[in-house]
This record gives sequence, structure tokens and C-alpha cells, in this order.
Amino acid sequence: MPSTLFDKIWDAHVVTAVKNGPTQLYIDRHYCHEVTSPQAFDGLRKRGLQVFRPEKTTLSPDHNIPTLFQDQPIKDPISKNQVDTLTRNAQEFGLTMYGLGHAKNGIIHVIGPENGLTLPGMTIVCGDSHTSTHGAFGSIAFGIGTSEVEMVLASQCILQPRPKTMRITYNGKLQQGVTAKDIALYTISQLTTGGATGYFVEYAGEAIRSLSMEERMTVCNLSIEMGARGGMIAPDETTFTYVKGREFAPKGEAWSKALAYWQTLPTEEGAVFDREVTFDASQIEPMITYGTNPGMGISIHASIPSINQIDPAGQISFEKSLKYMGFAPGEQMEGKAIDYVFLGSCTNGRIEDFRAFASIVKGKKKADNVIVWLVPGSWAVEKQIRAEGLDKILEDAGFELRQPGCSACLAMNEDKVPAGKYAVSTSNRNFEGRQGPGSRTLLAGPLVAAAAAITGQITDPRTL
Ligand SMILES: CC(C)[C@H](C(=O)O)[C@@H](O)C(=O)O
Ligand code: SF4
Repeated sequence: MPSTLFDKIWDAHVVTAVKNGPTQLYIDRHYCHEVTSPQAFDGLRKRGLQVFRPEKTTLSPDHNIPTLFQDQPIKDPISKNQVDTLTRNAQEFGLTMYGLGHAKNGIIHVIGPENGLTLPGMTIVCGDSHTSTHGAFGSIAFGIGTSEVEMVLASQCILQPRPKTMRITYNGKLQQGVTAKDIALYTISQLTTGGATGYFVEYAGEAIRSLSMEERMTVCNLSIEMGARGGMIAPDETTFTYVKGREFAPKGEAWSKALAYWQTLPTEEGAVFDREVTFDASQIEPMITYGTNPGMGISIHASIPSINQIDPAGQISFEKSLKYMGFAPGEQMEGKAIDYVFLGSCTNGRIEDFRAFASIVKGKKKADNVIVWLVPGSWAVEKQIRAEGLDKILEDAGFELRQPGCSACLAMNEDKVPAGKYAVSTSNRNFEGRQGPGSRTLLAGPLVAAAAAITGQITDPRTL
């Protein structure tokens, strides 16, 4: 029987199949950050356990780190404690950690792929919902809870019920000026934030095949925002070219062997998914969100829906959301004044996002009334920005680069958007208070963010 990419990887990792119960699945790669790991290490200590396969786990502090003066001690005591605890745990359990100041430090979902730790065909977990990012390589990657982090550290396995599978196919080509972020925001706006609950999604079709690895990571990153367990894209030449030569990617004979296996992974003709969805890629416009969940996205030219366009069951939360945002039903998004712009996060903090941003701001000047945080996803991205001279373009336009980390994506450091202020953000969540208490987030891609940074308002980047 023809099988799917998901089925092939899952089946290759089953250690024990329990009848009517969860599967014991072997995990190839485990990532850890400072927020969800402390209790897991405490658990190991209490049980007198070591880490079963230390070489399979990689640590990087990212959420609680400042984006200025990283060479100085972290000022906030809670953040300092989180990061120090991760460092202590790495030392005690003999794990590799790319700590503050390390050339490989950065957001865990950015540094894994950069270093060739994320590879096709793998099972990958991390105590973080956006682990779905790594599915872009044709791997089964998903977020886990802290007790599961402990389980993986202790046994390199996890207990998981087998999810259902969904394929989303995007036929046709994207319009000029439409990015991977727009694909994701469009998809969530169509399927809703609960639309993929219980499923593992495979993204397919011409528009997906033509995306770079950075763009594929953006699409997979947001899978979780429509409730999916994870998202994945079949590995192809784009994937292999990206992976080849990276530090931890297989080399020589091991590369040829791995490549031959990876080429067998794509979903076969006639394979059956539990659900199939199809979109026309040419219909997708630059997107922006107007509400307080990532499903509340519209084309940049569209108006906020009026109340009678909303399903009766959702009307109360729709009104509450608009009240929080200070918007009225039926209003146009284009032309609305904004206060902050954030370029960064594991969604849009990679080199191509900085190239896209620079392509818009080149030769122009930052709007005076807007505060702009440009935060590379990793030091490798930062280095590449400088190597390509993008920093010069950004500086000439009045911007400055900050140091890598999660930053204003969830404001666990000092990068907080003040109450009532509007931020166009390339991150993935626009929940109430996500970017700081009372902050108002408008999710968008890097081109829309750049256009807003130049004009101080919601602007279609294609008009600049
Ligand atoms: C802190 C962490 C548990 C959380 C997640 O799981 O996604 C964070 O990364 C986020 O983006 O909200
Ligand atoms: S950048 Fe944002 S979404 Fe990604 S891991 Fe950090 S906090 Fe979570």
C-alpha cells in the first residue's frame, strides 16, 4: 500500500506498539531551552538517573536572554536564574549547550537546522510548541511538555498516540510580494486556530516545492497555531542542498547512504490521508492580523469583518478581541498607524527575512514615530547579515540590529511593547499581552513589517 511521509518516519521509529494505547517512539534529536527544562532535570536528579544518550540533546538559552549587552550579566533575576540553571544542568549531565556569547547561540529552532542537527527522516522533540519548524526538513517534529522532556532525557523515547494525517496542497504559484508567512496566515484564517487539531499536516503542491528552506520553516512553524500536532514538507533537492556540508550533517559515505534513504521518504502516489485540503496559491495576498489569535488574519487590503459575518458562536469573543485591539468591525487595516515593528523570532528571524526587510527599506528612511527591533534568530544569522552588508543598508535607513534571542516574540526579556501600543510583528502569536501587558500585536511577514517601519502605518509593501 502506498504510504505517506509521516507514516514512513513514524513506522521507522516505533519501539513498542501498545494495543489501544500510545506508541513508544524513538527520538533522534532533542532540543532544550531554559523555560521548560528545569523540572525535567530536577526529576532526573530525584530519581538518580543520568541522561541516557547525552549526544542526542542540544541546549540553547533563548527566551530569557537580553538583546543588548549580552556580554554583561543578565539584570533580571528571574531570567538570570533560568539561564544559570540551564548552564548548571548542561554541566552536571554532560550535555552540549550553546550558551550566551557562544557563536552558535540563538533561538533553538533556528540553530538546529543551521548546524545540520535537524535532518530529514528524524524524529525531533523539544519542550516548545514551535518545534514544528523542523518538519520543514521532512522530519516528524513536535513540541512536548516538561514531564515528557524528562522521559526523553531518561530514555530517548516518548509515548505518543498516533495522530491523524492531513495534507494541504497549494496549487499554482504565489503572486509577487507574497511570502511564506502569508501562506501560513492565510491557511490559519481559512482553517481556524482549531482546524487541524489532532492532525499532523503535510504541506504539498507547486507553491510549497518552490519555497526555500527558510520559507518552508516559516510555514511549518505556524502549524501549531491551527492546532496541528506538527507540520512537514517532503525532502527534495532544496532540502539536500541546504543540509549538505553543515557541521553535524553526515559526510562522505554516510552522506550518500543518508541521501539514498531520504530520497525514499516522500509520500507516494495514491497514499491516503485522513483529510485533504486544497488552496489556490495565486489567491493569497500579503496578510495581516487584526485580532487576538493567529486565525484572525485578512488580506492587507481587506476590511475587518462585520459582526454578521462572524459565526454566532464566535461573536462574543470577536467583539472582545476587537475591543482589546481598539478596532471596530468593518474598518480597513491599510493606513492604520502603528508604534512598533518587530522583525525576528523562530518564524521570521532567519537570513532571508532580513534580506526581505532590507529589500524594502533600502534607500528609504525609518518612520520617526516607530520603534523598530530587528532581532536575528541566531548569531549565525547576525554574522551573515554583516557578511552580506545588509547591516549597512539597515543602518543607512535608520535601523539598528539587536543581539539574537526570542525577544519581543513573547517578551520574557526587557523587549516589551507598552500597553495600548500597536506592534507589527513577524512572530507567530498575537494573544492578549503576548508582547508585553496590554500590547497589541499585528502579525505579518517581513515585507509588510518593513513597509510599516518606513511609513509608520499598515502599508502594502508592493506599493513602495
Ligand atoms: C516558552 C515555551 C513553552 C513557549 C512554547 O511552547 O511555544 C514559547 O516558545 C512560545 O512561543 O509561546
Ligand atoms: S521565538 Fe517566539 S515562538 Fe519561537 S520559541 Fe521563542 S518565544 Fe517561542
